[in-house]
Amino acid sequence: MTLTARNIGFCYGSKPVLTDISFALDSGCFHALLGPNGAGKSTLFGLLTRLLALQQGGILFAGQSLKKHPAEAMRQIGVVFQQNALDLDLTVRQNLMYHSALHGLSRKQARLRGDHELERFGLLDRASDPVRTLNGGHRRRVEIARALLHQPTLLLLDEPTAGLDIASRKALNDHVRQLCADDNLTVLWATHLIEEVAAQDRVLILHQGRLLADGPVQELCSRSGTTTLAETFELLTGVGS
Ligand SMILES: Nc1ncnc2c1ncn2[C@@H]1O[C@H](COP(=O)(O)OP(=O)(O)OP(=O)(O)O)[C@@H](O)[C@H]1O
Repeated sequence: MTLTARNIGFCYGSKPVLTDISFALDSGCFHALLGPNGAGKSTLFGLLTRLLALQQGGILFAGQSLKKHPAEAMRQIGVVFQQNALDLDLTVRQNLMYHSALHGLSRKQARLRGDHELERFGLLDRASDPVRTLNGGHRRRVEIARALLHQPTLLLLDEPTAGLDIASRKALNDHVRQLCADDNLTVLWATHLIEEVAAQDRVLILHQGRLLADGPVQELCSRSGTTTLAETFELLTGVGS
């Protein structure tokens, strides 16, 4: 087990946005956090990454409180936020080198780690190109490569396919699944798109700040007497997929 959330609650001012959220991620598994716009996915990511201060409940990483041991936990976590956060005027490699430096890697290590990740993403030949010249799908790949430089065991991705076309969305989703399998990486992938969830995934359904279901796709379908995740989702949330 890697990350455990216990009874998380969060309000913006007086507006409750997350209520009593509890779940545990399984090591080496791909988890889809599925919820419509405004469900609270980004807020939950903000809490898991300590961008937002926890108001209620607790978050444990490898059994230790994220609040009490933030540095140890953050060393194990890689994050890809919803908004693109690369410097468009720097080259792909410069972006990676800068991020590696923030993690305390030497220049040599940074170059090796960066090139290794770029190779896995099929982007080594673009290393010297400014990020601005890359298409949206390739920019997202660079962001994921960057999130993996310090070799985290948990990768959090907040709607990483936002703004991409269907083919690029599928390629990115397939790629992260491959990483998950190759590196025994634990993945939490937030999305509002049911087609990004695969039959073998564990899915957490978030709606209006509440976790309505959590489990393997098959299990959720049989629990709700449906045959597809889309039907289960609609039944639970009242929102058509
Ligand atoms: N800084 C903020 N101040 C006040 N309300 C906010 C703030 N950020 C988000 N909200 C509200 O909190 C709720 C949850 O938003 P959040 O962005 O976490 O959801 P989401 O599932 O990530 O949605 P999306 O897919 O649209 O990003 C929404 O009603 C949103 O309007």
